Amino acid sequence: MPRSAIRRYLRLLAPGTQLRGGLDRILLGRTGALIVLGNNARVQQVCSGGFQLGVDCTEQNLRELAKLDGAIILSNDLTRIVAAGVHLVPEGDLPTAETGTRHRSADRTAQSAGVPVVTVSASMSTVSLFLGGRRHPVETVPQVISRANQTLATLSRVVTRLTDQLEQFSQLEIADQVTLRDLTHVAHRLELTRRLSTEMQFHVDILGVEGRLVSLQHAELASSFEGVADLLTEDYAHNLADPSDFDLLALHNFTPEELFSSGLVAERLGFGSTANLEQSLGTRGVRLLSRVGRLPAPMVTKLVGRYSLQEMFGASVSQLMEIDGIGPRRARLIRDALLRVTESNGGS
Ligand SMILES: Nc1ncnc2c1ncn2[C@@H]1O[C@H](COP(=O)(O)OP(=O)(O)OP(=O)(O)O)[C@@H](O)[C@H]1O
Repeated sequence: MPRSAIRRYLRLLAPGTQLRGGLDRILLGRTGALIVLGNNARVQQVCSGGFQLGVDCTEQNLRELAKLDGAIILSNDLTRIVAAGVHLVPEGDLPTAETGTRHRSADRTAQSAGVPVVTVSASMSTVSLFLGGRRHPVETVPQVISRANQTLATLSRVVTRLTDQLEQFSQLEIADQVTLRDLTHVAHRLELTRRLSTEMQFHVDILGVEGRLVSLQHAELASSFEGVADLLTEDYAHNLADPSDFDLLALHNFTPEELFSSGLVAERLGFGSTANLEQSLGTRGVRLLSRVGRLPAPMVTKLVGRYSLQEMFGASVSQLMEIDGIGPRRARLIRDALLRVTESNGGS
């Protein structure tokens, strides 16, 4: 069962949804529940008895119907309660490690009908999601918040290291000393940061309405590296014979071990398996000008279209004014931006 499917269902169980509200009420009432999240011909095959309903799936209805002995069946969009008090009779030879009858039935129903099944354990006060032959705990809000805070703290450290690394990289760019190895190091760190940020976003999603605060903190951290991948592509793709081969997204499915290999990262970025990691790379300077120099994108496009980064550093105001659409005021703005770039990186 793909991780994305499990995550999708955990999001549907996020605080703020009627379903989660109902599960919380059932937990408080200590009655327990067995809820099938979807209805199809295979679900019907394992259903026996019960009451056909067709009422809205509200917190209150779920709580009341969970008092009946048996399972609750929801519609596929989870907005309606199709039936309650249903006895589930899945095939008895499907493998399950569960011992209690509620949890065994949930596991086997999920396997045989191909839909997720949620249980609330009356004896253990836990909520579980069964899907694809596995049980996934549905954590409480304090548990997820604690995990989210740990992830935020790690992400904050990782973002600081990425920022430091990008600053060093900027210095190399200004001095025209970037090698392929340097680029792979930045790509590696950026990918690690992106992965942690995705993990953090998952915590935010499953926290639903309870995740507002951590969501704000996450957004602030993420804004510091958002767009960097695109800027690196703009700056370095031209080093390849075919710039469209430059692909930072290709690192998404690398294992952590593969990410640590500069050679493999260089190959995935499009430089080939025999690339010399010490080869020099040229930057177009888009990241430096827009991020560090804070120049608007259209001006950056004009500049990099006309001059190399090194030429820009040496250009006078009148030379900058030779570019179409750049008058004396803009030319001075650009000079100031170029000064900011060199000063912020301790360059000359
Ligand atoms: N096949 C089934 N179909 C519908 N409901 C079931 C089924 N099996 C168990 N249940 C429901 O689960 C309730 C609890 O059963 P049991 O205590 O054996 O399960 P359990 O897995 O130990 O759950 P808990 O942790 O809540 O005690 C039953 O009273 C019944 O309402």
